[in-house]
Amino acid sequence: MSKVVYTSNYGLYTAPVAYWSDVILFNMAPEPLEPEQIPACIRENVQDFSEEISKVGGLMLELLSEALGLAVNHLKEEMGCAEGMGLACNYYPHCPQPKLALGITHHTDIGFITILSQDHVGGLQVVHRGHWVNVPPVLEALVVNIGDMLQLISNDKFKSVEHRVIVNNLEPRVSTICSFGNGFTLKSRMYGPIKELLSEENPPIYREIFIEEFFFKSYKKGFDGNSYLPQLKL
Ligand SMILES: O=C(O)CCC(=O)C(=O)O
Ligand SMILES: [Fe+2]
Repeated sequence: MSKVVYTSNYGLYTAPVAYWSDVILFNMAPEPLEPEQIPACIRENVQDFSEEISKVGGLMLELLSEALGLAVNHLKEEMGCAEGMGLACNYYPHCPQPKLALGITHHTDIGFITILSQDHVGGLQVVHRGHWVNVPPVLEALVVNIGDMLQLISNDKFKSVEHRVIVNNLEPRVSTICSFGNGFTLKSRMYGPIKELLSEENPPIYREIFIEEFFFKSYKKGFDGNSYLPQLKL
């Protein structure tokens, strides 16, 4: 996979509604990105931001390990959840017909966790009790989403969050997402429910799968609001 990806109106001819966004994505890890591959005007910001947000991601994974009753470094070190990191900068232009487009359609993130920062405009929504609910921007706050891979290895202790972005006809919106765990850039490895979490009362819900296969099948299926996880149910 290319280390720097530009996309615009992703899925224009295949998605049920137009994607109203321009995206630049940097695959920062596990292979380092040569600085020349980052546009000069944002190079320093991308490097600094990704360094700092990686620390936040590592800390989140430590807290999540503890929340699962595992050793503090289990998710980060044993499971390699912080090894692959992608940084996407999303720009959602103002849209003349916001009812006919979405910034990004109903989906769950595929990796382990995503850390998201958004500007003041708003537009991010999550499914809560069967309804779309706004996630209003809070100054200097980060949003942390659980992804499908974490749902898989935690054996449903953590659930990936269904979300989407709506657009508006007043002003453009900017967000940055930092996703940990990318099956296209990580080296091949099998993932399934963490053995330490399983018992007679808590049998595995899912079968194991290679991370690259999980990513490939999740992308191939498209962002239709359903994760690939049900296909792995035992
Ligand atoms: O822009 C946002 O707030 C979310 C973007 C998103 O969900 C994604 O890129 O996966
Ligand atoms: Fe997302």
